[in-house]
Amino acid sequence: MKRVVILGSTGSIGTQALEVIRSHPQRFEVVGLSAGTNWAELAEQASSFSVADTALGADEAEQLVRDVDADVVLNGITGSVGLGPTLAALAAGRTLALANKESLIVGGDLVRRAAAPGQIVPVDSEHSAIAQSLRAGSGSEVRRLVLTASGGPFRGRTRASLATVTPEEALAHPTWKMGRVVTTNSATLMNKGLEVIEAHLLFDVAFENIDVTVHPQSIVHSMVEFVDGSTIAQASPPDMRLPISLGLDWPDRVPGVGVPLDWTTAQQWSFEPLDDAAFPAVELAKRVGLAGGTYPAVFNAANEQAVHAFHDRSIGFLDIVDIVQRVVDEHEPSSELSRESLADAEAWARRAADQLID
Ligand SMILES: NC(=O)C1=CN([C@@H]2O[C@H](COP(=O)(O)OP(=O)(O)OC[C@H]3O[C@@H](n4cnc5c(N)ncnc54)[C@H](OP(=O)(O)O)[C@@H]3O)[C@@H](O)[C@H]2O)C=CC1
Ligand SMILES: CC(=O)[C@@H](O)[C@H](O)COP(=O)(O)O
Ligand SMILES: [Mn+2]
Repeated sequence: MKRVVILGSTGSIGTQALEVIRSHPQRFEVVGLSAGTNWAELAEQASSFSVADTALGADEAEQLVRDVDADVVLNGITGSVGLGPTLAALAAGRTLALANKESLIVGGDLVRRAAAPGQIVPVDSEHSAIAQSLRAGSGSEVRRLVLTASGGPFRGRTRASLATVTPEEALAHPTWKMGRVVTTNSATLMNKGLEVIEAHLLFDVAFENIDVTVHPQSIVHSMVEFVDGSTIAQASPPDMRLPISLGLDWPDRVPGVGVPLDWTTAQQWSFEPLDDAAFPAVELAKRVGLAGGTYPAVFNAANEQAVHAFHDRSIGFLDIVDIVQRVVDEHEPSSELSRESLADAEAWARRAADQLID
C-alpha cells in the first residue's frame, strides 16, 4: 500500500490522480492534499478520501510534505511556485512523482543535486515515455531522445496568421484536456521547449541529442534511439492516468489503468518536422537550457507572466514568445544557483515582462 500526498489535487493532474487512487484502493492511500485557493473542492476531496492533512498555497504545501509521512508525493502544482514543495519532497526522502515540470526546469542543478538516483519519477507524458523506453537499454547505449509534440491547435499555421488568435482558440488543444497554463504553452510550443530542458535534466542527455518531432495523434509519447540504431517508443491513447499511475507505483504497472491501443487505426499515425519559423520556442529553449544557471528561471517566469497577460487580453498570442525572448536577451545571469538567486531572477523577469506587457 503506497501512502500518497497529492499537491495540486484540485487540478487536472490532481483530480486524475484521485481517480486512479479511487479505482485502486488496495494499492494506494491518500494521506495529504493541497490546492492553491480552491478550499471548497479541497475540503470535499479531503472528506471523500478521509484525509486529515490538507494545505492551501505553496508554503503550506511545502510544510505538509515535511509533516506527513508518505511514500510518494505527486507534485501537480502549476508553475515554478512548485519548487519549494519539490525540494521538500526530495529532502524528506519521498519518491517525487513529478508533473510540475517548472520546478525541475527552474531549479535545475539545485533539484538534481537534491535527488537520489531514481527518486524523481516523471509524470509528464513524454518523460514517462522516455523513462519506460529506457528500461529497454542502458544509459550508455542512448544516442538520442525524440520528444513528440502534438503541434497544438495551430499546427500548420503561418506565424503571420497567429497574430489575432484568441485565448479560447489557444485553449482548444487537439488531443489533451489539461490546465490553462500547460494548454497555452502547448499552443505556443513553449511546453515543448520546457520539456526539452526537462528531458536534459532528467536523463542527462546533451541538448544536441534531444530532438522534437510533431506527431498530431499524440499516441507515441516519445522515443529513445539507441547506439545500435534501434528506437524504442512508448505508445498509448492520450490519457494521463497511465503516466500518473506509473509515477505513483514505479516501476510497477497498475493493471487496467489505461485503455489499450486499437492497432487497426495505427495507419493514421503521422510525424512531421516542427515549423521553427512559426514556433521558435523550442530553439529558444535549447539556448536557454545550454546557458543554464538562472536563465531557465527567467525563461519560465517571463512565460508565466506573458501567458496570464494573454488570457487577460493585454497582449496578443505572438507577444508571448516575443516577450520571453526579449526578457531572456536582457538577463544578466547570477553566478550562484540558490533558492534566493532563483527567486531574485524570477522577480526581475516578472518585472521585465510586465514592463513589456504594459
Ligand atoms: N494536465 C495535464 O494533463 C498535464 C500537466 N502537466 C503539468 O502538471 C502541472 C499541473 O498541471 P495541471 O493539472 O494541468 O494544472 P491545473 O491548473 O489544472 O491545476 C493546478 C493545481 O495547482 C494548484 N495551484 C495553483 N497555484 C498554486 C499555488 N500557488 N500553490 C499551491 N497550489 C497551487 C491548483 O489549485 P487551485 O485549484 O486552488 O487553483 C491546482 O490544484 C503543470 O506543471 C503542468 O505543466 C504535465 C503534463 C500533463
Ligand atoms: C500530456 C502532456 O504531457 C502534455 O505536456 C502534452 O505533451 C502537451 O501536448 P503538446 O505535445 O501539444 O505539448
Ligand atoms: Mn508533456
